[in-house]
Amino acid sequence: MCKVISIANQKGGVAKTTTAVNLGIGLARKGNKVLLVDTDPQGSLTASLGYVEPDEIPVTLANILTAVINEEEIDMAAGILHHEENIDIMPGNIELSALEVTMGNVMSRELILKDYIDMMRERYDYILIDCMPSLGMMTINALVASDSVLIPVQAAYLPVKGLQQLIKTIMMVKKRLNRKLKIQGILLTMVDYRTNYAKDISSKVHETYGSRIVVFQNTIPMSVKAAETSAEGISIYAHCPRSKVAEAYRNLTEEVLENEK
Ligand SMILES: Nc1ncnc2c1ncn2[C@@H]1O[C@H](COP(=O)(O)OP(=O)(O)OP(=O)(O)O)[C@@H](O)[C@H]1O
Repeated sequence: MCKVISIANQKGGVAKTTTAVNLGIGLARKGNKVLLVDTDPQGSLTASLGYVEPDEIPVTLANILTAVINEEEIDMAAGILHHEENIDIMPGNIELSALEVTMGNVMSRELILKDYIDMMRERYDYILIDCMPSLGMMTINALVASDSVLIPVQAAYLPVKGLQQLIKTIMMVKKRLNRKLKIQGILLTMVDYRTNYAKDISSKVHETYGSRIVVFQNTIPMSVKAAETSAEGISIYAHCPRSKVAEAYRNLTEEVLENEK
């Protein structure tokens, strides 16, 4: 049975895309069929997998969702790109910005992405949705289309504070639009283990949310190697397999698989 996981946080730059790519490829390396969906108009996921000019890709998620809105028939292979590390990508680009405005005016506007994702479930073991840094209509669509949501949080004070708003939104979606939605867990990213500050943040997250929400045991260390991968269009496993950050994403993949059981 396919599992659909949104990677969401309205705060920008917390490693949503880096986590979507490396968890996605991590799951593929474990023998799963994986689709990564880029719902961010910045197209960072698309670009970080080697499609450096997302705005020049002829068919993207914006075209597919427009077809859903217009009730046109959708070819399941349309727009899908195949990456050398054995994952499929539904690319996103700037056209998603205009689409998000259009979405606001159509009937059942929260269910548009779900229509597409539900159709794709039969082809994949995992579909990961990389969300944009906002709690707008596209992120609501991602939450409605998902079975669970993974929340990357940068180990710093402000992003931790922003979590309350995100959790409120997730609970609202769960109550009104998607009763099955679960929080997969909070993932601490870009952790600088040399500082006490990072340790304080980690205990604060456990203290505030740990009784209600899974906080992943594995955390992702701050490392320039993680940042380099997006320029190369490959995962951390291909770029620097022995690095601490590759090990951290491998362990996270195991933890996600374990939690699914
Ligand atoms: N573990 C890490 N250590 C150091 N830098 C990292 C790490 N993970 C990601 N980065 C870098 O931090 C920046 C933000 O990461 P990323 O794009 O994954 O975040 P995001 O939450 O998807 O951003 P946005 O909200 O803009 O979509 C990127 O330049 C990325 O290469």
